[in-house]
Amino acid sequence: MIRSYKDEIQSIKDRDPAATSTLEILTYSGLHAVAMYRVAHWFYLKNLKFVARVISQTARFLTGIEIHPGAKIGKGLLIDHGAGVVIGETAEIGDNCLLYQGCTLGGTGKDQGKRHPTLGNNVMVGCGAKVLGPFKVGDNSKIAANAVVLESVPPNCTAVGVPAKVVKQNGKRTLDLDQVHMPDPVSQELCKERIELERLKKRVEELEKLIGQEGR
Ligand SMILES: CC(=O)SCCNC(=O)CCNC(=O)[C@H](O)C(C)(C)COP(=O)(O)OP(=O)(O)OC[C@H]1O[C@@H](n2cnc3c(N)ncnc32)[C@H](O)[C@@H]1OP(=O)(O)O
Ligand SMILES: N[C@@H](CO)C(=O)O
Repeated sequence: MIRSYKDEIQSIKDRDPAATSTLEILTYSGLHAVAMYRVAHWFYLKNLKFVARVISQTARFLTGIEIHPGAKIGKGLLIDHGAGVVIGETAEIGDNCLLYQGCTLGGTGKDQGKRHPTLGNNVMVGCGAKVLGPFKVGDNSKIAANAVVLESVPPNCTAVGVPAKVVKQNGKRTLDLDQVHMPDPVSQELCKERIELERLKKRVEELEKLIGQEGR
């Protein structure tokens, strides 16, 4: 546990330009949340799930970061700023990952068992991003701020938008992003509903005609 703590401090030194000293890093809420998670996870593995939950909820109260004690987290995790980060029970995080404030490693509500994502090593999840479902985000990939990722992301990629698309792989662009004419999922859904309504209206008219003819 002390080894992990040292790895996390080193990881912050390596990756956060705002960190100026170890003393300053010791104030980071992300560091406290991960340290408390490691204790909670130990109790979880001993099947002391209630104790584990009390620790994780205390960590949430103190840091604003909620990590389920059942999640599996590798070494060197940096949760920068932290507020609003939520990590679900069956989430797995590889080594040296970086999560920013407000991101969620969650489920869609449609899966049973493994419900949350698996991040490879050295993955970055930007602020406000939601990664939802039991799929994998490959090593060294980046999830853009505010993206909503609903399917697996290969290694060395950048995924952007809602729903997220891979726009870069191995440093090369894979998709031209039209930031102005991004598809609007709400209006697409409304459009589908309108087409369905038209179809049903026509069908009702046909049936009314048929009933009228039979009545005569
Ligand atoms: C206080 C604080 O600072 S807290 C820290 C907050 N910071 C974060 O959360 C970091 C999140 N980082 C990002 O979102 C970055 O933009 C990254 C990681 C996606 C950049 O990754 P890169 O691989 O370097 O991608 P790159 O910058 O080349 O962008 C690729 C395309 O995605 C677009 N893009 C980048 N970020 C976003 C985003 N969040 N949402 C929508 N589009 C985006 C770019 O405009 C670019 O589009 P274009 O090709 O049409 O020009
Ligand atoms: N801590 C990071 C993001 O806020 C930086 O200072 O760039």
